[in-house]
This record gives sequence, structure tokens and C-alpha cells, in this order.
Amino acid sequence: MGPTLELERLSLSLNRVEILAPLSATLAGGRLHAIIGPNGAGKSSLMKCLLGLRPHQGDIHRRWPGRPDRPAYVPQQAQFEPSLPITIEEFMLSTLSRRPLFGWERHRCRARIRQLLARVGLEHKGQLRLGQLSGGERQRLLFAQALERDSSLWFLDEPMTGLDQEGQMLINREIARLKARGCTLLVIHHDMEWVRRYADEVWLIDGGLRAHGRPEQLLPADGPRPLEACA
Ligand SMILES: Nc1ncnc2c1ncn2[C@@H]1O[C@H](COP(=O)(O)OP(=O)(O)OP(=O)(O)O)[C@@H](O)[C@H]1O
Repeated sequence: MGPTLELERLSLSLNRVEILAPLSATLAGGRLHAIIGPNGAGKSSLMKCLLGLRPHQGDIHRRWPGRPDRPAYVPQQAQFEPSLPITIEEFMLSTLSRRPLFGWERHRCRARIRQLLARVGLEHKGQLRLGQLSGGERQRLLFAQALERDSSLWFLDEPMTGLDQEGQMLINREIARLKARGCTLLVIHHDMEWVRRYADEVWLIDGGLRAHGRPEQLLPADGPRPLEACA
């Protein structure tokens, strides 16, 4: 089961500009929380605060039911230096181990990497260089890299960006598996149909937490758009 995160008056200012007004909320263990809101609303910034990548104010209390593990994070955009002369397999190997691997250890890791790549439909791309991947393939690779962590806490920033139908289906299948395993998930998404279908809880962010609740409360199929509803 994934951890519970309690945010207590969490806020963020960058260059004296308030990006997020103080917000208090709970990211419940084992549930999928969707973050919605307009462009520039502060959704990615909030996620980065929770990951410790932004210098926020306020507190985050983490309660792990078991041993804490490192969160898995799929950022919004894959940024790879196109001229990097490493293959997809070598890239994945470097995420699996910080030291060079030899012999049976290398063989075992390669087998694991092939499995991970197959789960995102990249099984035939292992020998390509990073810079040769398309946008959607880069997105799939980021997901495979996150899967390697086997974490119980997941942060996904628009994970479907640039994915074709098959890619979306594969990633949705993985997200459903993570949910079934009891992971805690925070997913930024702009597709309200997806949010209605997969989210347990929705947070509407726009310079702070504007509303939160179950998808059927916040996003009724024929109701007003979420921002209008809480205006
Ligand atoms: N260093 C900075 N100084 C001032 N403002 C910044 C800085 N970095 C980001 N911002 C602003 O913070 C706001 C929130 O950005 P963020 O990336 O969190 O938005 P978002 O809700 O994820 O948007 P999108 O849906 O477009 O991805 C934006 O208006 C952005 O311009």
C-alpha cells in the first residue's frame, strides 16, 4: 500500500510571484488523485514541491505503511541531449545501476530491461540511440524508467502527452496495475473523460487548491466546467 501525504499550508513563490497560495489537503494512501486546471495554474509546480524539487513553504507529512521508498516520477517532457551516443538499453542500464555491470549481473539486468521496454511497447527499440526516439517513444521510455523503481508512490505529469492509441492503452494498463497494487498516485491530466474514468479524487488547481472531491461531484457529465462551477 502506498503512503499518505498530508499537505499543511503548502505554498510556493518564485521570484516573488505567488504560484500557489497556501493549501492544505491529503493525498490518501492507495488512491489515484487527478490534478486538473488551466495552463500555468501551478499543477507541475505543486508536483515538484511534493517531490522536493521546488523550495516551497509549509509542511508535507508523509506516512508510509511499510518501508519508505523513492517516488517514481514521469516528468511532463523528456529532455534528452540528442547527440548523446548511448542506446536505450544502455540508458536503462544506467538507471538500474550506478556502477558498471559485468557477466551474469549485466545479463540479468538486460533481461529485466527488455521486460520493462516490452511493457511500454519499446521492445524492438533497445539498440536505438536516445536522440533517435520520437516524442511519443521518449514518453514511453520515461514511463519504463519509472516502472523500474517499483515504487508505491507515483507522480505522473501529463503521462499521455504525444502517445498514440496503443501507447495510451499500454500506459493505462500499467496505471490500472499500480492502482490494483495499492500505490498512491498523483496524475496531472487535461482529459476530463480519463479523469472521470480513472481518478478516485480530483484536485482543481488554479494558483492554489480551488476545489477537490470525487470526479462525479466535481465533473458531472452534463454540468458546468470545473472552474465555472467554483467561480
Ligand atoms: N522561476 C519562475 N518565476 C516566476 N514564475 C514562474 C517561474 N517558473 C514558473 N513560473 C510560472 O509558474 C506558473 C505555474 O507553472 P506550472 O508549470 O506549474 O503550470 P501548469 O499548471 O503545470 O501548466 P501546464 O498545464 O501548462 O503544464 C506559470 O505561470 C509559470 O509561468
